[in-house]
Amino acid sequence: MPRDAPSDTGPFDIVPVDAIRDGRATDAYFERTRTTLEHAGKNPHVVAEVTADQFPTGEFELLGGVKDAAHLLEGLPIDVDAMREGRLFDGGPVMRIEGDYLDFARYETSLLGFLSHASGCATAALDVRRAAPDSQVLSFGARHVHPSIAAMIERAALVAGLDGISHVAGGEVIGHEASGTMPHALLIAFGRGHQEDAWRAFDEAVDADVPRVALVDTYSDEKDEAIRAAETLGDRLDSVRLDTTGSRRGNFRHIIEEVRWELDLREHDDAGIFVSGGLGPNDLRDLRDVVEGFGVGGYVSNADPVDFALDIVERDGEPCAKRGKLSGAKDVYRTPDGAHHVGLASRPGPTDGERLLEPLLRDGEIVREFDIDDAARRAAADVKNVDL
Ligand SMILES: O=P(O)(O)OC[C@H]1O[C@H](OP(=O)(O)OP(=O)(O)O)[C@H](O)[C@@H]1O
Repeated sequence: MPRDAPSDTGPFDIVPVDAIRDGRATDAYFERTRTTLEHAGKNPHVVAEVTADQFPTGEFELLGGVKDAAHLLEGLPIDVDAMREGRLFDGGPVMRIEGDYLDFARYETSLLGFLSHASGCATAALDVRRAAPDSQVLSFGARHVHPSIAAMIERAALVAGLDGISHVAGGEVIGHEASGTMPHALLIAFGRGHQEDAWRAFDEAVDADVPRVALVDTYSDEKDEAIRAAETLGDRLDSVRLDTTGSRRGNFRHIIEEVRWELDLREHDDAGIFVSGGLGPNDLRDLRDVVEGFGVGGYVSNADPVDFALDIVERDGEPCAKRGKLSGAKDVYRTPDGAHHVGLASRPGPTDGERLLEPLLRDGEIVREFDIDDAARRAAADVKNVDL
């Protein structure tokens, strides 16, 4: 491995891709471990598993990060089985690796990072999706996190079933076009009292397929600005967006209902209302009957990572897990009643159970496709099947 390979980090504090690929994106103690095992002439054949909870807890989480994990381990002389991206899990392994320990030891840090962070964001995004299943929900949260992980955030949002993303480069990475209309900065650029000029210029300037969503809370009251936006754009107005700042929000639901009333009164029944700004699942449940859509940011992008660990559970064919962890290679199953089961891979699982760990790599070769829409379909099906 090229230990001193030059890396293109630019001026940013970003760990370069080649350091992730070659295993330098690791904790130092794995390097000490390799030095010691090589010194001692040891390199046991092991089974290692990535697990959050050992047993089912009743709290399901949504698996993300599998594609990146697969590419991290690609080319190593190991076999890997894993659950599919977009499946719900609750206890037991989501991934099982078999190989000589030193062939993959240094990848543990990045492997856990890929799986933990993406699964945390995907799980939060699923909370949001389930809170407003029939509303349009867009991912707005990339601005809160390091730009190097924007694609991960947006992918997690889409896997959970959110309807769109905001980050342009993140979307390019995952093959999904970003959407968005106008920030307050656009209104401010035209000046206080000139909101009409901004909405009109936007309508004249942007492509016809961009929805005409007027931001209506910049300087004046939401009701007043919504009426003015409707009068300015007429039937061309698709929606108004209320991003009302917390200090002015008061009774947000009442403000929204008032805007709805005034738009309907002026025969703008077709104009939708879109809301954003610090929203989470409880807000979506409260407001979903009075708006058409939501922008949700920090609730998804700032989610805690899932607490995955990688543990060796078999060493040279013998059960060996440390205290607190379960020895032996395991499988996990989903039964028709929606329950999650953990059992030894060497023993039969539930007769009606679907085995959830499937081949991901065979002798280092990826043996699976990674499609975001397929993952989102799996998540939607699991949500129906599992008692969340
Ligand atoms: O609050 P979150 O759920 O994390 O979503 C992100 C928020 O960031 C933006 O607000 P901001 O006030 O920054 O918009 P502006 O830049 O147009 O003022 C956007 O309009 C959302 O409200």
